[in-house]
Amino acid sequence: MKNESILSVKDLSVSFHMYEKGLEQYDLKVISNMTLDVRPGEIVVIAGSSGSGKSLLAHAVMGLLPENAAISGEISYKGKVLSQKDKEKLRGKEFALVPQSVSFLDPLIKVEAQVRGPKPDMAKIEAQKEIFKRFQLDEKTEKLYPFQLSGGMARRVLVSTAVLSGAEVIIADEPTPGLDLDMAMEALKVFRELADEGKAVILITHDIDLAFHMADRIAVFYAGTTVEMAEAEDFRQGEHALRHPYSKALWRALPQNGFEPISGFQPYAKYLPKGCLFSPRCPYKTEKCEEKIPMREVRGGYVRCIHAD
Ligand SMILES: Nc1ncnc2c1ncn2[C@@H]1O[C@H](COP(=O)(O)OP(=O)(O)OP(=O)(O)O)[C@@H](O)[C@H]1O
Ligand code: NI
Repeated sequence: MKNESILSVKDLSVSFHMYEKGLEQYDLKVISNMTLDVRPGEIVVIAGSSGSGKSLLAHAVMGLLPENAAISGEISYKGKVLSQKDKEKLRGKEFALVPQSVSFLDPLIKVEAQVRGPKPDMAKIEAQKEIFKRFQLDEKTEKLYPFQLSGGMARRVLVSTAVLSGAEVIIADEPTPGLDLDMAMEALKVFRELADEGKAVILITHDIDLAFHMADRIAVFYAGTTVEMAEAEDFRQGEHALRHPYSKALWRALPQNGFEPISGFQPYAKYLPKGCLFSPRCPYKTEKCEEKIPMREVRGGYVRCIHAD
């Protein structure tokens, strides 16, 4: 059973219908052929630069995309393909999101009511007090409104809310900014414990440095698609164990590996190259890279590159 995914995303594409100057209309495809899966008991870290589609993936799973978004592909939970209605039913119950923006907190509801949810029993209240202690939020915090919280406190309240929800799948979208190192480590420890209890955790973070020690697998996103799914162990092993040129470049950009910046820019969705989205920056580019590049298995991981071996 351990190897079966609880949540899987296949060939997900997301486009926004855009209105420019009120006249020109076009569809902007920001996510294409994205794949991801997570199993009970594991943490999958999503790494990728700003604009690579990490938050949109989280919103697509939660059914939180805006009105002008069109979605194709499949998002399945426990083997069943989810409709928008299904996602709305699961959200806050079996699916929990730690949103990237602290403005997701309801401004009119006191912290204690947000974190505990409606009609909390004694066990829930005790669990809330316990997690607040871990996150160094004192009792007074319970009675505050969101606007009275600092950014770091709001972040810890959001993480606490997801933990207490009892959800089977937790997606944490950048849960650590604004937290000092101790608190960031504590948050990651909490996610590890959730996974060890059998929950499935997707952790979106720029702090791959911190995160890949806690992670089981890592998904690397680039320009709205998945370029690699690897065991976190491969990241710990080093560049040679990774498969995609972009994942290797990410690895080399880590402080302890030389801080080598990646030259060039991630393409904007409106001007994507043909075929491999990384090809304009890739030293291995050949003519074949302009064709459609499928995800394929290489050394036990998955990679979207024809040159990887
Ligand atoms: N409502 C929207 N309308 C049009 N484009 C959008 C919309 N929301 C997001 N995008 C675009 O989709 C792309 C992916 O955005 P997303 O927020 O998922 O990135 P991200 O990987 O989470 O980045 P970050 O690390 O900065 O949080 C970006 O290019 C963004 O500009
Ligand atoms: Ni984001």
